[in-house]
Amino acid sequence: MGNFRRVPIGIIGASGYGGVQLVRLISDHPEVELSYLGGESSAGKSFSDIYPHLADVCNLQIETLDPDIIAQHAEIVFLSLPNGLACHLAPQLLDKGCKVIDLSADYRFRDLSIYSSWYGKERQDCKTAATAVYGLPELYRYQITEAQLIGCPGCYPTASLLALSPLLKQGLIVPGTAIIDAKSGTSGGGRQGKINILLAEADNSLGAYCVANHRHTPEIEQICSELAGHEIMVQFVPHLVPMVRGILSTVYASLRDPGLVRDDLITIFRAFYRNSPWVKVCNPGTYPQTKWACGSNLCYIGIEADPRTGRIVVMSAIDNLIKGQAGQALQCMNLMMGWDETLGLPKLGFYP
Ligand SMILES: NC(=O)C1=CN([C@@H]2O[C@H](COP(=O)(O)OP(=O)(O)OC[C@H]3O[C@@H](n4cnc5c(N)ncnc54)[C@H](OP(=O)(O)O)[C@@H]3O)[C@@H](O)[C@H]2O)C=CC1
Ligand SMILES: CC(=O)N[C@@H](CCC(=O)OP(=O)(O)O)C(=O)O
Repeated sequence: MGNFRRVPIGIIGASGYGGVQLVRLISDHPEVELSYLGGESSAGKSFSDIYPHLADVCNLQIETLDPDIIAQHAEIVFLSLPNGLACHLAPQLLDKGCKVIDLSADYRFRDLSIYSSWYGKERQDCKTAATAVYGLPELYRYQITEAQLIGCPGCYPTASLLALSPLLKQGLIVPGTAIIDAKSGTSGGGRQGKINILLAEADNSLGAYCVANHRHTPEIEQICSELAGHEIMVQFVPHLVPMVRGILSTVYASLRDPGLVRDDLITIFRAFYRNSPWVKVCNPGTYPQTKWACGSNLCYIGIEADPRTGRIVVMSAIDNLIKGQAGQALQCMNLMMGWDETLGLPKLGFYP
């Protein structure tokens, strides 16, 4: 036998939905092992006290946060915390030699003044933030392989950007015409409950929220502008749907060339994602459902062109907790470590 050693992993925010998904995915990954769990109100409890069904998978105790102790135990640290906490922890962990993968919004923005105005928090860690790479591998694969710090995208931006990127990169749509109509399951709101995600509020109901002012708007616009090479604005409208997991993002935009037909557009999308194993572009006339992606790290994209209006409609379906969060974070880890980006990640949805 050789001296095979699994890379030790820390998860901060282990008791939350992102944390529990990370525990599940890491326990199935052949190159890593869980070595440290951190939290606040859950500190002092065993992970299996919070999630008894995972008692055979993880019995680590959740610890209060001490960067020295975290760095002694873990080489890669996932921060799965509410916004505004990672920016205090990541600089210290990076100084101690850890690779850091942040699931919150703290390291998603190139321009921290945009973060501060949308998230209401001032930032002192500009130098650290300047080293962060936006963790969407389908767009920034090479930069992720070189990075020590990843700012993983939000769940809505993941679905929406995968639908929009080929159009913007190839200049196929009229600037300013993109409308994103997105629907999310309630787990997108996290485990630390809010009133709108209570069963009694969300069940048997469907509604929009944060219309024209959701904080994922500037995140989507930042990446769209980078792809297009000029400033892009989008109309983003999120909705809460009575389901637990999944996001369907439907993007409408006017084609520069209204003569482009669906099959040409499908060919363009397939070429754009030819090296992206987690993106599946559907056959003509097939439109994705969130259920297909549920439990997997896949993003399914369906495309239609309407010759009457000259618009393209792109539908993008993901599992918000996997490709929209924990799975994408592991995909980034694989790239940072020089591993195959599909390693240890779920390839098949639960279906039905
Ligand atoms: N849910 C989703 O679909 C997605 C979420 N995200 C982002 O991922 C991050 C985590 O989200 P999610 O898992 O849903 O959130 P949850 O509300 O489910 O979990 C939050 C976690 O943060 C911990 N925590 C809260 N405050 C502190 C603190 N002061 N110190 C240490 N730990 C603390 C909690 O630990 P404890 O119980 O010990 O207090 C808990 O483990 C968020 O930034 C979210 O925006 C990104 C993409 C998708
Ligand atoms: C259904 C639901 O409530 N979804 C969340 C999205 C969570 C997320 O990914 O947001 P950040 O990581 O940017 O905080 C919301 O709309 O706030």
